[in-house]
Amino acid sequence: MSFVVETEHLAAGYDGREILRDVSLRVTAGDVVAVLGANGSGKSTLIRTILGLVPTLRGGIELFGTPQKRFRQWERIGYVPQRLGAGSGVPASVGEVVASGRLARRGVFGFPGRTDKAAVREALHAVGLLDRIDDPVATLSGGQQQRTLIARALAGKPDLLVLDEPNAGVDAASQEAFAGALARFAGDGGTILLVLHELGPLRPLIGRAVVVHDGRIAHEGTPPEPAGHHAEPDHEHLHPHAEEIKPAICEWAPTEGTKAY
Ligand SMILES: Nc1ncnc2c1ncn2[C@@H]1O[C@H](COP(=O)(O)OP(=O)(O)OP(=O)(O)O)[C@@H](O)[C@H]1O
Repeated sequence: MSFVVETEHLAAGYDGREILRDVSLRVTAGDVVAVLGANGSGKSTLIRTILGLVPTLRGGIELFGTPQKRFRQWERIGYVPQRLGAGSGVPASVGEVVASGRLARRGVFGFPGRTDKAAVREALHAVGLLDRIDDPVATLSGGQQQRTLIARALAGKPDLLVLDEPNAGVDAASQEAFAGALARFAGDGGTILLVLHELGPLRPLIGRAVVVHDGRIAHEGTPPEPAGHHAEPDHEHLHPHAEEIKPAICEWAPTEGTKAY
């Protein structure tokens, strides 16, 4: 069986400084996987290494069953990095930014056709920004700009969406709109790998969470319960055998600094 993403004993870092030490992760088609962990634990490094943006020191990565070094179907992957950088100074309209997500599909020398335009409108509709299609990106709020980037990734009709903290600093309305767009993408069979600080409105969508700690996956399983659940004084009595059954799968106590709650 091939996976959408598979890493085997992956190690990666910057300038000889190892950040990821030993990460083995498998993402199956249709999975929605959240990467959690403390600040600086290496969450972004993990997804950026998977995408070939950070060099691998050891171990292997496969994308859609092909070793990453030989993988060429990048149009199958939509990537939303952590920040647009509102002050980029690029006077592009919302529609233009989203249309740039079609480049890999139509080829750099191809001109946008009806399919491209339809894909752009569909993606903007999905994130609730179709009415802003002609507005300069700079006039949008941070949350709306983030939604524009998500529309850009969706417009490319990817099979896999990779998102780095898409909700960071994003207003509640944008978070809800974004959760709806992701739910539709997942409902259509799309695969999602995303870094999150808080599960928030995305919680019902997340099928599996992996917690990165000290360059390794410390915990993996269904998403942790919302805040308060583990804090209940009689929690141990409610689940007396949870630790013995599957310590790292069903439940875990949050590690210090884990901001999944
Ligand atoms: N381009 C880079 N060059 C050098 N070091 C980097 C680079 N990017 C990240 N690092 C370092 O790698 C470590 C892990 O960073 P990373 O961004 O992967 O963590 P993270 O878990 O995503 O953190 P956060 O939650 O703060 O976004 C940090 O110590 C960071 O300073």
